[in-house]
Amino acid sequence: MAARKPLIAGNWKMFGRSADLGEIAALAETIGPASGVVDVLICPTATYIAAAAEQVRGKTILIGAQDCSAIADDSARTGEISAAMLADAGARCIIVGHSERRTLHGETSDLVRRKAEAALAAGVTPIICVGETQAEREAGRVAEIVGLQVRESVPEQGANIVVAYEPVWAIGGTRTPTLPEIAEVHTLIRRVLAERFGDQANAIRILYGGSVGPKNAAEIFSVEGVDGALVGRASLKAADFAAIILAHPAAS
Ligand SMILES: O=C[C@H](O)COP(=O)(O)O
Repeated sequence: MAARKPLIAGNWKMFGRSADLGEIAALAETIGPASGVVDVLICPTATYIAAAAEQVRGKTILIGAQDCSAIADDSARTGEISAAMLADAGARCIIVGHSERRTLHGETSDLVRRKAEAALAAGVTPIICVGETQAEREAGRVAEIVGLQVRESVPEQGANIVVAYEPVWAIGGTRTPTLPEIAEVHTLIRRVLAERFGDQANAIRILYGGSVGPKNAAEIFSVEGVDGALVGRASLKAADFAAIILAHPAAS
C-alpha cells in the first residue's frame, strides 16, 4: 500500500481575522516545496474562506472550514452553511465534531456523522475529531470513549475521510499525552476503522491534535501511526506553523 501523505492542518477557530490572511501568503513563502510532500491546510472562519482561497491560488496550500450543516440540500435553515456552499467558497476539507462543538454546542456523534456525510456528498473531505476528557482518561475510559466516538461519528463509507485524535484536556494548553499514549490511541482508532473498512482503513489518515507547537512537533510526528497534526493556536502565525510543517520528516 502507498504511504499515507501527511496532512498538517491549521484550525484558526474564532481567532483569525482579515488582517491575518497575509499569514497564509507568508506561510507559502516560508515552507516552499514542503507543501508538495505534506498536505498543508488552513481552516479560517467561514466568512474568510473565499479570501483565503484567493491567497493560495496557484499554490499547493489547501483551505478548509471548521464546521458545516448536517443538511446537504439547499433548504430553509437560517444561519446554516452547507458543505456545498463551503466548497463553492473554496473549502477542500471540513473539520467536524471538534470538541468545542461537541462540548459548547452540544453536538452528538450522530450529528457529527451526518455532518461528515454532508461533507462527503459535497465532495469535501471531513476531518472527524474524537478525543477523551481529562476525567474520562483518569477513569481509564480512553479506549471506550474514543472507540465509541469513532464508531458513531464515522460514516459508513471510509474513502476520503480523515480522523483527528484530540484529547480534550490537551487542547489550548501546554500538556500533551506521552508519545506511547498517543501511539496507543492511534492504534486503537485504526483498529476500530479496520473493523468496519478492512484493508481500506490503512488509507485513512489519523492526525494528532492538542498543544502541537514548533517545540514538540518533530517528536509527535515520529510516533508510529501519526499521519500529521491538527494545530490550533500555533497555526495562526506563519513562522510557527511553518516550523511545525518543516519539522515533519517528509518535509526536511
Ligand atoms: O483544532 C485544534 C485543536 O483544538 C488544538 O488546539 P491547540 O493546538 O491550540 O491546542
